[in-house]
Amino acid sequence: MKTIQVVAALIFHEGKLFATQRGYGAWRDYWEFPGGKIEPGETPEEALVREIREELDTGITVLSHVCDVEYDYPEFHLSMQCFRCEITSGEPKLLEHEAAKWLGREELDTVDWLPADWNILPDIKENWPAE
Ligand SMILES: Nc1nc2c([nH]c(=O)n2[C@H]2C[C@H](O)[C@@H](COP(=O)(O)OP(=O)(O)OP(=O)(O)O)O2)c(=O)[nH]1
Repeated sequence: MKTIQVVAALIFHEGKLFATQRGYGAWRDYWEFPGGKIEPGETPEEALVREIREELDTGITVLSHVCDVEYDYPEFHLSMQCFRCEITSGEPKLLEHEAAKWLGREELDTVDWLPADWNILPDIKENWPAE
């Protein structure tokens, strides 16, 4: 099966985590962390900075690696790396997503995540930054 390499941004601000709702494609309306596929020649961090600029028109700093997930979708194998990030310029604008929410630690399971993402919620809770 084909593997796709994806990076996702865990953007924290004032104790909350930014989640976005997919606006198109097979998994439309499901929730995810902004990000996308790594392109040839990019580091994961470079891919994340590019994707967040494209999707949210926002500058970020990638702070640290938090967790990875491997997941078999019917059409491909997902290999996703998640990084804690902070916004360094601009307010997020939804250029590709249909909605976004800032979720508190205890609200993480209140949205319909993409299937792979349920597996990383415990890691994210464990690594929730102290305010
Ligand atoms: N960005 C992101 N993608 C995720 C998450 N969880 C998860 O399973 N994925 C999957 C969905 C997509 O198949 C893939 C990300 O690729 P992408 O955002 O470029 O999605 P896409 O295939 O619609 O993009 P494209 O080919 O149209 O450019 O990873 C997540 O939390 N964030």
